[in-house]
Amino acid sequence: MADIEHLKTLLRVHPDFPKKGINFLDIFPILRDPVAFESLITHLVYHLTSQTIPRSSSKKIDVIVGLDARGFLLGPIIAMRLGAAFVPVRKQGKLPGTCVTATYEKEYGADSFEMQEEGIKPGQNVVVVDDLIATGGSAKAAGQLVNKLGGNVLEYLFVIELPFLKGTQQLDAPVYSMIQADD
Ligand SMILES: O=P(O)(O)OC[C@H]1O[C@H](OP(=O)(O)OP(=O)(O)O)[C@H](O)[C@@H]1O
Ligand SMILES: Nc1ncnc2[nH]cnc12
Repeated sequence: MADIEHLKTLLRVHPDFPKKGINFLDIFPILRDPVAFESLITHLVYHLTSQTIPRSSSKKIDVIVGLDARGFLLGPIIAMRLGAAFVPVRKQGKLPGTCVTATYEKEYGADSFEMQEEGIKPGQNVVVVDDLIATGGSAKAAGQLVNKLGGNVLEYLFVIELPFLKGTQQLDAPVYSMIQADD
């Protein structure tokens, strides 16, 4: 099981990136450390499969949705370990075929997300995965795309939460974040 305090020590803060006034929290040092990365993934998978979570024990997770781009580093591994599908949410203009679109604001700008219409079937149970929640704008938009396709968001799952930005208040399903970063 992950030593959360140890993982926290690996995170790096980059002041004024990508804009002045933003303290950018970098998860890549965790991915550079194979033992730390393995324990991170094991912790997240255990969280999703543990019988101590009534929601997880009663409803099968059909789809892991990962957010462009850092959610792609976690989502497919988690999906494979669960035996679930992986579906990407991408920045606009990157996905072929018919897509649904949602525009949103995040901590350092505005953007649009897309998901392929065939990615989720009505009634499927979905967990939305990303590295970090700041204002919650990105995750909220991803949830809207899932809902547009008739999917059911069981949970939003993050490695890092910035609690002072209150992003979790934007979301309409339970939220789990491993690490709460100070402001
Ligand atoms: O809670 P919010 O304020 O919406 O911010 C969180 C989002 O911002 C970052 O992604 P970014 O758009 O920078 O994309 P990247 O992963 O491609 O760097 C991060 O990975 C989240 O997806
Ligand atoms: N402060 C931050 N650090 C890393 N990624 C982010 N995405 C939005 N805000 C961020």
